[in-house]
Amino acid sequence: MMAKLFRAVIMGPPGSGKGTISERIAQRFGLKHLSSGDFLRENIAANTEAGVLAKTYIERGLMVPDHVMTRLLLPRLEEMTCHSWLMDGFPCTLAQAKALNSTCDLDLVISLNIPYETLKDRLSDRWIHPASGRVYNMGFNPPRVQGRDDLSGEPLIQHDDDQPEALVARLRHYKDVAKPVIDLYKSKGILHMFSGTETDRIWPYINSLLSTKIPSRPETDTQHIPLP
Ligand SMILES: Nc1ncnc2c1ncn2[C@@H]1O[C@H](COP(=O)(O)OP(=O)(O)OP(=O)(O)O)[C@@H](O)[C@H]1O
Ligand SMILES: Nc1nc2c(ncn2[C@H]2C[C@H](O)[C@@H](COP(=O)(O)OP(=O)(O)O)O2)c(=O)[nH]1
Repeated sequence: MMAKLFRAVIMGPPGSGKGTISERIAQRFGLKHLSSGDFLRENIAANTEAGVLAKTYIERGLMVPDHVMTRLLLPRLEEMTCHSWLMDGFPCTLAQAKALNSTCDLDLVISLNIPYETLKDRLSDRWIHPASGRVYNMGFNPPRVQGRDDLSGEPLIQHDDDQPEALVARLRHYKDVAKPVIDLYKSKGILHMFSGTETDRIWPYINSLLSTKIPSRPETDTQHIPLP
């Protein structure tokens, strides 16, 4: 177990590589990768009250209201008193950030700044295994068998809102809601912004930054994403 607990958040527009980079961080530094999307999918699958409510928003391509998100996530974070973690997908509004603030002190926030054209290309090529949330990209990290999830063999799908027509609106919405959150973390002195078009080029900078803050753990056979 690490001497000091470490709590971090990763932010960025849809397709910026939050999930991909979170997995790398989790593998290298042994942080628990928490994902708001995964929490929501678990709750939907388990038919919890919050899950049933959240589903009505997600199905319409809408963000889940802040009070539902905080009711769902904060108790889970409070339970994790002896874990270091990295949260992906939460907070994404100022209200969520303030609620998180009242629960724990963050050590670091990573914000990914990726050009629109890059996001558009990546997302139009993004394939998802709906049950697990596993993400593939036909060029960058293709599944072993085309159209099939590596672990379950089940079919992969594409989200309509990953297509260019819907993406412009999603990105505009992200910019509007994320700006005050980014400003908040900047004012606290914990924001680190990374810009670029390729995850493999951004990753060494994130790796270096985190290496100054937490010890990396030995690489294991279980990792499935190559770490450059
Ligand atoms: N912090 C949040 N606040 C509100 N709604 C959220 C939040 N996180 C996730 N959601 C809802 O859950 C859905 C699935 O989230 P998830 O992060 O898996 O995928 P996503 O929409 O493809 O996002 P991204 O493209 O950034 O990975 C979102 O589209 C949104 O409706
Ligand atoms: N071509 C290319 N694709 C990339 C790169 N980094 C991540 N991807 C892919 C993986 C996914 O299919 C898609 C979006 O990545 P993601 O990790 O799901 O992003 P996010 O929505 O969690 O922020 O882009 C990258 O550097 N190049």
